[in-house]
Amino acid sequence: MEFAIEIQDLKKQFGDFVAVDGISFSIPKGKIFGFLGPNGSGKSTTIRMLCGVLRPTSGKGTVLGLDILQDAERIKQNIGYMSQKFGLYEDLTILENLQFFAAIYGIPKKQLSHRIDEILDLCALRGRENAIVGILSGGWKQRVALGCSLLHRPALLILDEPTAGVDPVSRRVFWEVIHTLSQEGITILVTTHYMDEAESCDLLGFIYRGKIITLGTVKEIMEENDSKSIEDIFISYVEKISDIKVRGSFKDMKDHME
Ligand SMILES: Nc1ncnc2c1ncn2[C@@H]1O[C@H](COP(=O)(O)OP(=O)(O)OP(=O)(O)O)[C@@H](O)[C@H]1O
Repeated sequence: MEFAIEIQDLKKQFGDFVAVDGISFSIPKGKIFGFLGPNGSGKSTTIRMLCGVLRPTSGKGTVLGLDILQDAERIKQNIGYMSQKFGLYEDLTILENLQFFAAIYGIPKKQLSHRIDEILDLCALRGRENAIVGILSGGWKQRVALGCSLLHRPALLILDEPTAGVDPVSRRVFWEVIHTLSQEGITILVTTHYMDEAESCDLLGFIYRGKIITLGTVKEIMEENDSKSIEDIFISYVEKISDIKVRGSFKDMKDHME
């Protein structure tokens, strides 16, 4: 099996604080990997190491066959990355934004109109090419941002909470695009706090306090834990490890308010 990402014992320490504590996983090419975990558990730090923008304290790994320690620059050029805070130009149209980012990626003029055409269809942007981005809804903006991150045809796409704050219909359209990309052979690593999104991933990895707590398909994780709720399973892990009663605290809060 060929892997788009393979990491072994990856660790990142900021001073005395260990943000990522020796994690290992492999993502086969073309799969959608849901990287889940509560706030502050180490997802973004891991992603920054995979993208070649943060040097690990220790451990090793490859991204698209490139060494994360030796080939950080080439990794940056070969992956697509999108976060919630993607910097679109609000005063420009959808088309102008795509043209602008295509120029940054150095896409040759000859290929430009064909490539932009593909993106308009792929990201469901057709028909509003000339709309100013500033007036678009959150869902449309996210799809424009996704389109910009795909212009250079990356084989790996990393999405950091791409649908945070987006309405349910737009989230569904966004995920249809993600599944189309995966069918075309693009590997996707995505973080999300929405469990319906998590359940549509091929593989899940749950990280807590810098450690991978569980890895596997949705079916495997459900069978292993004898539960049909991924959310309940993750909450149980957090309770077990931290001694915090998550469900109890909701109840306490409610009782307190009544
Ligand atoms: N540059 C840094 N210096 C010190 N601590 C950091 C630094 N970057 C991240 N951290 C800490 O590392 C921990 C993990 O942060 P990280 O951003 O990776 O979590 P996350 O899982 O992505 O959280 P979220 O879901 O909120 O984005 C946090 O406690 C954070 O404060």
